[in-house]
Amino acid sequence: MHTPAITGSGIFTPEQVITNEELVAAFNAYAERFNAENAEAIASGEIEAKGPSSPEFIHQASGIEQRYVMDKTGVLDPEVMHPLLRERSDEEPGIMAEMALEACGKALEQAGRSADEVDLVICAASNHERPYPAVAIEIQQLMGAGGFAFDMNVACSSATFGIQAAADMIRSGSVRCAVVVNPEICSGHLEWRDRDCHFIFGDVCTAVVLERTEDAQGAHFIVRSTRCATQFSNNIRNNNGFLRRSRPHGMEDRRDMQFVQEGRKVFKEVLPLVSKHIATHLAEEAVPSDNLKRLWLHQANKSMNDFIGKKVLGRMPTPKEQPNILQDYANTSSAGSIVAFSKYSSDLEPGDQGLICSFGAGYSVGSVLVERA
Ligand SMILES: CC(C)(COP(=O)(O)OP(=O)(O)OC[C@H]1O[C@@H](n2cnc3c(N)ncnc32)[C@H](O)[C@@H]1OP(=O)(O)O)[C@@H](O)C(=O)NCCC(=O)NCCSC(=O)CC(=O)O
Repeated sequence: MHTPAITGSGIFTPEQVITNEELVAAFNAYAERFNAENAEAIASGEIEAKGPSSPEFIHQASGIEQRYVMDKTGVLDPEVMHPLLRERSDEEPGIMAEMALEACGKALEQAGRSADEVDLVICAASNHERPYPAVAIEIQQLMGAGGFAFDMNVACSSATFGIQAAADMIRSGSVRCAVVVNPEICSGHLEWRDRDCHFIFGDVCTAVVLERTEDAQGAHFIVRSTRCATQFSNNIRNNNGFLRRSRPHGMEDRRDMQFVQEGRKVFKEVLPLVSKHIATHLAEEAVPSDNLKRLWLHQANKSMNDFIGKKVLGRMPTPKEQPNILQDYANTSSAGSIVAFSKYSSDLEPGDQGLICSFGAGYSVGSVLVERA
């Protein structure tokens, strides 16, 4: 048995930013237009008028100030309201693979490894741009990695579940150097025409390198243990899928073919699930919560993170103990906790312990207990 370690991490951040103010201006223009076009049906009570959004609501409800996206022109055009991405030929690298290459390159550089030393690539994300061939295999080929590669989807918990899968393969000896990469184009599955959620998501790609501890070239984090849990819920759902055209109304512009959530229910049900999951994980590892120097939590909502941090530590965590990146990136699904880890982990001292924890659709919860070597 080998002990796995995270030896490198990297982030690809898209160049384009949408501030709350820009987002709200576009949404409100869209809503006004919608209300004018449907004035009669609204007056007769057939359909509901669309209310305006506001930057103040967004910041107060979520803590989000801006988000990075792969394309802002379509999102901010009241006549489009979704990203506009260039169609690529089958011979060109896909957009997810392209984002992944930059994040993987940075992670491998930090680990002091070259791509040909990698023998496992897991592309773990909430959405993949096609069912097959696997995006992970495309990344493997473009990187020049060996071994094997596969795609995984556990929504917001894809990264932590991917880390558990890679760590287990390193423990057993079947893999020596793994990359878990999380290209999240959340702008593609967000319904930008719905004010209840139009502010929630952003795009990013993260990657981590996992190796045997004894192979680590420099500063690294020993993976002490991982825990994954799931519990079925319809409260975060997306009905888009390959059977869409086979269904009578499948091809219509339907709200349920994008991200849909019962935000308040998610808030109420996921908080106890996550708090208990972390408490159990720590108890089973005999790690008192006081020993945790850092919590890198899923980045969906600031008050949710404040609540979990308080529950885990028994007091309000300081911003240093529980760094948030959601004000800049918004919710980037599975990549959020890894962005926080990648940006805010290098200052930890040898022996310091911390916990990466993701949670979201499924429901799914994944935690990774790490220790600075
Ligand atoms: C979505 C929320 C930010 C919403 O905040 P609240 O619950 O405070 O707000 P709410 O939706 O009840 O709305 C309160 C009132 O404000 C109105 N309202 C809604 N949106 C508005 C907007 N943009 N501007 C102004 N007003 C708005 C509503 O109509 C309502 O009015 P009235 O009071 O008149 O009715 C929150 O519930 C939340 O974060 N929940 C958890 C979300 C989460 O973590 N989801 C996981 C995402 S999935 C994920 O992370 C990825 C994955 O798994 O892949």
